[in-house]
Amino acid sequence: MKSSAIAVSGLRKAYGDNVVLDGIDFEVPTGSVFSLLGPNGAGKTTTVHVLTTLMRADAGAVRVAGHDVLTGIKEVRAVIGVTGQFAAVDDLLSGRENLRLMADLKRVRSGGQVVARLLERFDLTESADRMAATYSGGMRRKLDLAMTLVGNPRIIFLDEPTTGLDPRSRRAMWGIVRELVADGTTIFLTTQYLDEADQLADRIAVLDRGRLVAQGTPDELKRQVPGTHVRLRFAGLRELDAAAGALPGSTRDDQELTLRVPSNGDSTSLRALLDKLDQQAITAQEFSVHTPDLDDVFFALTGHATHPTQAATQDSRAARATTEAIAE
Ligand SMILES: Nc1ncnc2c1ncn2[C@@H]1O[C@H](COP(=O)(O)OP(=O)(O)OP(=O)(O)O)[C@@H](O)[C@H]1O
Repeated sequence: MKSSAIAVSGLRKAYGDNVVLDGIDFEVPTGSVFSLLGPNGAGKTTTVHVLTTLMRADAGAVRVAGHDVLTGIKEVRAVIGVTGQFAAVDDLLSGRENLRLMADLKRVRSGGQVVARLLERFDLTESADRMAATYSGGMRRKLDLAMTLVGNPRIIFLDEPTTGLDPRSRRAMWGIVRELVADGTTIFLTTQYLDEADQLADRIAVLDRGRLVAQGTPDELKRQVPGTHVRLRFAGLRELDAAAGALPGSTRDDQELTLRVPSNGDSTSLRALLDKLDQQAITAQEFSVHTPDLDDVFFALTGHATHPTQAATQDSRAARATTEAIAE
């Protein structure tokens, strides 16, 4: 069995009356990616701060690389790298200077070569001598992560590394995380994005109101959540009956006059579905594609929304999906 890079038990942290972590337990095997998934304000950053010795917990035991975070602060700091939501990048220095400063702070040998290799790996060589203030959001995140990698930390904490990034930069960041894992690095990743945790994590823990409400592999978690489906609403029971007959495997709701049809949501399967309705001359009053996201995971696992505006968000998402489907 692999050893634990991180072991947490009974972790508790409150800010005054606000209990942010109410006794959480988890272990992260060495060389794996563990994702802490939760909405805004769930306590993800607080967890990272405790695990990285930046903050003391009120109770509980935390070991990182076998060292207690209270008594082994120096040892823990020597083996970890932390990339935060608020980049440690100094705007007034160039990318190269930022990296060089980090290499000097960590007393890395052959700092110049290490910096040059990191610039190349992160595709930052061309902009290396420009002030970081001129970098785009994606470039800053890359530089931030490159700075974290100076000194080859074996355990890396990535706190919402892709929040605010465009899809291309997100994918580039995912690629880098995968490379790190292939090298045997342990990654602790916090995210608000279900797809990110799904793409990267060996195990996911879902944080809700101070507790971990679920832990498992992405597949185990997704099995608890309704998959991608098409939702159809009909004018009356007659149409609903006919559609349910024409679309085996669907689930009906007689009160709402809706039918939920499992579908991967791509244009071919949507066209096939509409063709089947057409062949029987059945008209749906409403048609929307629903892809599971963090809200769905939360709803399925906790029975409540991530935030009060969930209903509105889902409506707008459904409307967007409908528009996209129609545009196909
Ligand atoms: N220093 C602090 N003093 C008081 N309350 C705090 C402090 N830091 C965080 N909080 C509160 O603790 C809760 C959890 O915050 P935290 O930043 O850990 O959440 P998060 O899951 O990382 O959220 P986000 O996704 O928005 O970054 C929030 O309600 C926040 O307002």
